[in-house]
Amino acid sequence: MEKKIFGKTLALQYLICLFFLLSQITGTSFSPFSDSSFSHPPSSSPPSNLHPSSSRASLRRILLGILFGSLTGAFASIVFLFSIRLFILFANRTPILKGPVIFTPKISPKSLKVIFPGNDESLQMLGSSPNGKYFKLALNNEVTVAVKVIESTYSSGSPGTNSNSWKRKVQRELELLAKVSHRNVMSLRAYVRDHDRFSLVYDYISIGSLEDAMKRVRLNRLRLGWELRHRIAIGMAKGLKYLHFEFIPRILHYNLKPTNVLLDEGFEPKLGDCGLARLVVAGVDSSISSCYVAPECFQSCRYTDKSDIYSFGMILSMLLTGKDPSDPFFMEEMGRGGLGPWLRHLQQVGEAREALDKGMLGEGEKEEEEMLMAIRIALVCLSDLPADRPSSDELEAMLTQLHSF
Ligand SMILES: Nc1ncnc2c1ncn2[C@@H]1O[C@H](COP(=O)(O)OP(=O)(O)OP(=O)(O)O)[C@@H](O)[C@H]1O
Repeated sequence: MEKKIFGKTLALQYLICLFFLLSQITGTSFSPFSDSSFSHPPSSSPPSNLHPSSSRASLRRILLGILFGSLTGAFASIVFLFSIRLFILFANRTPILKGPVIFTPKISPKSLKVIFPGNDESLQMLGSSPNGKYFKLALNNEVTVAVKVIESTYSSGSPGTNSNSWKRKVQRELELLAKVSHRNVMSLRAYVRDHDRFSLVYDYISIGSLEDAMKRVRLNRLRLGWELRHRIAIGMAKGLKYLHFEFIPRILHYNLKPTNVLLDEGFEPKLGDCGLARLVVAGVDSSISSCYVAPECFQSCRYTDKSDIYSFGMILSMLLTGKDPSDPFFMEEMGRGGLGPWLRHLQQVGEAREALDKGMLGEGEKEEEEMLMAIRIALVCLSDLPADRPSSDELEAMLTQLHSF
């Protein structure tokens, strides 16, 4: 459309020039640039009797006319195009919505009233971080949901442009996230905006997160064998593949860690909080401190799909070893350099078996072989160079094929 407009303006510009030229040749005053001292009265000096100096002067006038005409035309075109672009941008601006936006018939707008600020005390908190809080909430019609509350840091100041552009940005992102539909990704069911606070409604998952499950495993309150851990890893890789390659536009997770992987009754994983860290001003800074963040995010603040793969590698290492990367076992003074370097060292000296979670050992030779292969996959995901890490579709294939070795 802009091309058409540009074409039309160019044509207009040339018409102006042509008109100006003709007016100069015929001696008609057309432009503000042709003042009376420049123009010759047509009757008093016919062109045939022109002195060479006066014909040079008229040639100069014509050239000046062309130059000014072109400049005016070009300037007018730029101003015109710029105003059209501004108008289009303004017309397409996302309106800031009021009231709940619901994407499922299971939830009624009335039942979401309890989410409004001031009621936080009465809600059961599931988790909290600088990026926001998670609450458990039973709605009127007995549907239980998990509500993530995120707030703009602009809220402390007067509600200005920054705050409004943040709200529009969040709204656009949430409309996109509501379209996400995959068994391994949490679906956004509704959201409510109140001033600078967004409450995001998801299904409540009774088992909780992978972090919750692994804590119970470490306390011997839950047994999670290799088959289930393998299934969790495959499900996560499928979720990432969907976000990176199947959903348009691609979504990067930005904050993949065990607290953001929810497990349903069948231990099928669902990636939660997809893309949210990018929306919260504290998001990137607060997740930087996490052991699950790829090194390039500290060094160059560059986040790609391969950064999500690094986080996946950390989670897979955690599943295989049963160890929490923030465990004092990996403190600097212990000289192990973190979960990744420790695992790599054992792999290089041929003692990778030592790293496996003791709770999974003794499941059979075939299973142990698979676990050792999975350690190699985790280590490729933890490569320092993003280019050396597999993509999520390669990762899914590698993990699914483990059974066939
Ligand atoms: N849909 C859900 N159903 C049940 N429990 C949930 C759900 N979503 C989150 N949780 C609980 O909330 C916890 C995570 O809380 P939260 O996201 O605030 O912490 P975090 O992941 O460390 O922070 P952040 O993702 O903001 O960096 C999970 O470990 C889980 O126990």
